[in-house]
Amino acid sequence: PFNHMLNSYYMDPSDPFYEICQRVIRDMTQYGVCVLNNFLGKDQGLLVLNEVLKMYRSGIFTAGQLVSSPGSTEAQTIRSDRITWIDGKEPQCFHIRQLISKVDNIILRANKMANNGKMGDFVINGRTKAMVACYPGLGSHYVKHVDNPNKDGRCITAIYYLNLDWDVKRYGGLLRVFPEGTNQVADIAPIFDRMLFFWSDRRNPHEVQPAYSTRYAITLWYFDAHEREEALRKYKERGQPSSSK
Ligand SMILES: Cn1c(O)c(C(=O)NCC(=O)O)c(=O)c2ccccc21
Ligand SMILES: [Mn+2]
Repeated sequence: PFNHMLNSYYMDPSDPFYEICQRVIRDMTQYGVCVLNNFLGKDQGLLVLNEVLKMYRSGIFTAGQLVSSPGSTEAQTIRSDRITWIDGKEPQCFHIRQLISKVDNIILRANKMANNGKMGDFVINGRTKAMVACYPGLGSHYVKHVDNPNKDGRCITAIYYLNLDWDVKRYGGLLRVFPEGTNQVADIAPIFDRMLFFWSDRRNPHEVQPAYSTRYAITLWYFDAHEREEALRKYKERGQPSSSK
């Protein structure tokens, strides 16, 4: 036990993030999924939401793929998710940048606090830009998938939801996670100021069920140092585009 203490990064329990990091480590280790509610608090959450709404109105989001289910008519073709990538340094993204740095702090400290400075055997040393996504409603959804099925380096998916008064019974838009090795599913409502973490690999296939109101989220993917280095090495060898930014 003593050398275990030596290895693990001792964080001062009075540190504001101490409780949250303990919670993240425990849930990620036990379930591979972690939900934190009231992550920023209402005021800060609203400031982030307003920045996203302004961005959305400015038209910088992609048009979103046209998704038509087989045999559907033109009218049934719906627009799927619309996204834009930001690094948070853009003007008008001050509060989004503060959100990102809070998530960075928690992930990096939790990683250090976990035994031997590893959380789930990953050493986290970087992340993608932030992907801001909007499902325009009208049944827009995202089919069941794994974020990182082939070791592109991404180990943790972090999603921040921005949807005030979201009622799954009326608006759908549920995130359903199908954790590997169990028939249990995890249904996560995309409610305002909710932060979600889950392992990005094959342990967590998930889908976004059809949404009937506009559904906003901000996603960050954190890299494992070794897996990312390997992925980039292979990418250089084969000259194939490595996924995600
Ligand atoms: C828009 N959108 C996504 O919403 C999810 C995803 O899994 N979202 C889960 C959620 O919003 O609850 C994705 O994983 C995703 C991956 C690439 C491009 C866009 C993407
Ligand atoms: Mn996903």
